[in-house]
Amino acid sequence: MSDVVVEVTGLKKSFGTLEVLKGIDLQVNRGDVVCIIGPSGSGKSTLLRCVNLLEEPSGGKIVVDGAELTDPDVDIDKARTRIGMVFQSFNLFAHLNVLNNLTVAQRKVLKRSEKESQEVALRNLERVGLSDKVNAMPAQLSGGQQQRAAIARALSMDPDVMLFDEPTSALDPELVGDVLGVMRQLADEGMTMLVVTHEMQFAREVADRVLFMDAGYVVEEGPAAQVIGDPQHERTKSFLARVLDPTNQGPRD
Ligand SMILES: Nc1ncnc2c1ncn2[C@@H]1O[C@H](COP(=O)(O)OP(=O)(O)OP(=O)(O)O)[C@@H](O)[C@H]1O
Repeated sequence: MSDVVVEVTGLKKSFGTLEVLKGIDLQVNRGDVVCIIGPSGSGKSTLLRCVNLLEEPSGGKIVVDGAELTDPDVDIDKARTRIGMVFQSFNLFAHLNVLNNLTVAQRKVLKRSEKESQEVALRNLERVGLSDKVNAMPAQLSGGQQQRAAIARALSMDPDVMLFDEPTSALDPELVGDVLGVMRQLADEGMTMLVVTHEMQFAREVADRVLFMDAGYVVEEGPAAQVIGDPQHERTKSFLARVLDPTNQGPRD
């Protein structure tokens, strides 16, 4: 039986009267990359934010690495250390250099010593190709370097799963490739990843499974070759027709 890292069942989320997630089921197995695609406003970010409990679900169940996050008795802070998250932008603490960005949570949350947290940070900066930026301030880095540092920071907490919310959507086009390259490398290393993305080529090449979301539902899911290459649902087809051009570099939805 495969080892399930993230299991979401019947997840609902409303903001006031706006029902954003209408009953989402989702499973991510250890070592798998699951990509979520779909139109703007379909609830993709809200889903990730619920999985990380940055938003409180209105209903349903979320289990990460065996801990039921939606159980009021569970130690949420502890459970959340198992989840790394990289957002669209504004990931780094602006007042801390790169090294301290990577060590602060290790020391505070994981209670690692300064020496150990620095060793872990340096290892992860090397992993994302930023060994020469240890002492830089975030403002001195390009957007792509900042995102790679944010990935290294999340990795430094030894997460069981990494959540990515459109990590390249705020970047200049020439910086996108470096960040996607790091994500491909993590996938090759066997990292479990749940990725909201508009990068269809990345999803097609890297994802083990793709979910197409629309209006708060998972409309279609399956292997990338099926959902992106041969979609069955009309809504998936019309979304893909809008975002894909013949070279797979269509406009962002
Ligand atoms: N904190 C909030 N309060 C009220 N409404 C919200 C909040 N967060 C999200 N929403 C609404 O929920 C809906 C889904 O938003 P969400 O960001 O999850 O969509 P998305 O699929 O990630 O879109 P995009 O691709 O543009 O990022 C939108 O209508 C949005 O305005």
